[in-house]
Amino acid sequence: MLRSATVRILRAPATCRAASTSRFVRIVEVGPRDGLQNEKTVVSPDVKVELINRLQAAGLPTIEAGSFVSPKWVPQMAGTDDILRRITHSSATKYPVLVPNSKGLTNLLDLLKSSPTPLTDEIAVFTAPSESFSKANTNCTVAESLERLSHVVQVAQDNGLRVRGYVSTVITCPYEGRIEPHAVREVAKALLDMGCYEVSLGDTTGAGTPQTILEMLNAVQQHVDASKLAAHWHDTCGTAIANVMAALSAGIRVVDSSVAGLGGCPYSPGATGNVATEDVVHVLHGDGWETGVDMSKLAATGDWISRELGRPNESRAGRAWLAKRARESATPPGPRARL
Ligand SMILES: CC(C)(COP(=O)([O-])OP(=O)([O-])OC[C@H]1O[C@@H](n2cnc3c(N)ncnc32)[C@H](O)[C@@H]1OP(=O)([O-])[O-])[C@@H](O)C(=O)NCCC(=O)NCCSC(=O)C[C@@](C)(O)CC(=O)[O-]
Repeated sequence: MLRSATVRILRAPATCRAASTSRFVRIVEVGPRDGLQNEKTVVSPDVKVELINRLQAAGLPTIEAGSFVSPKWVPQMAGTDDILRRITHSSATKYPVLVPNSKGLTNLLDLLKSSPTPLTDEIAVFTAPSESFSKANTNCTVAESLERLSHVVQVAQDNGLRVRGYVSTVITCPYEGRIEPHAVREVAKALLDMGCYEVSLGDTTGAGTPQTILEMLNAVQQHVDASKLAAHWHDTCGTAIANVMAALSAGIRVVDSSVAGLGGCPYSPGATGNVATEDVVHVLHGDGWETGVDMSKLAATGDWISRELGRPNESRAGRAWLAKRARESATPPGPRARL
């Protein structure tokens, strides 16, 4: 009985079954942005730069480097221009930054024009199907937000930037409760229609379960192909890894995550960090997926940043990996080690 129920819950609805047979999953590391934007204290630029450099060395193909939002709204993200200038850029890595409006885009474009070397070629814009969340997060209605973003996307593209879109509160809103899946679909479609190359679906509150995630994806995928979608799950209720697997079963091959499970959203009270990158890499590699990420370097980075911030490392896989490594290096070579 229990077994058949489990199978029923985890099976993707027919309309959202795998669009891709590739075994590669692209991980978008959002720790330096989504993670650090919610820290109580402003993290020093040196630590931010080292975090991004370490994540790049661990093989993360995309690292969200920060935000060009108003420093009055999110002071933790002030100085992203300095971070972009100081990190060690790798041509194999993308360093998108979050941009909420024309002012943020102008600031970014001024920086890019004044820099002798390329700093980033990608931005991310964000909105939500919930009126209350839109107001709390960006001080405008959903319709105003889409109008504002369509201008931002146009100008960004005219200046050679790729644009990724985010839809927040895809399962529940902290102020309005349950969000209808068709409302998520409409906003995701609007972002793609205005020129975003991909839309990341954010379970901002972390209330999703495999079943509610698949219901939402089923509705979205009636109009949007899985190849245009990414999974951005917060782990408030401990369901994020199960939800990652549900997204994979629906054909999604891009997962956003945060090293050591850093983060939360300043305008989603009670929500915790994103699913930990180490947990995602552990489950993906264990199940035969490829990510290009070096688990040893990643786990060490999660440990390092947790110590720097004086917070617990929220990644169980990261902690287990480090503990195993510590046991192995403490065990003297002998007959048992050779077995
Ligand atoms: C959108 C605004 C700016 C509107 O905020 P507003 O107060 O309505 O803006 P305004 O246009 O009235 O301007 C007010 C002041 O802010 C300045 N200003 C205005 N814009 C900028 C800017 N870009 N950069 C720097 N300064 C800016 C502007 O120049 C002015 O300065 P003043 O004249 O008072 O000195 C504000 O609401 C905002 O910055 N919101 C961002 C909130 C945020 O960053 N939230 C977290 C990111 S979203 C998220 O985490 C969810 C996600 C993506 O991870 C997915 C998920 O998990 O759900």
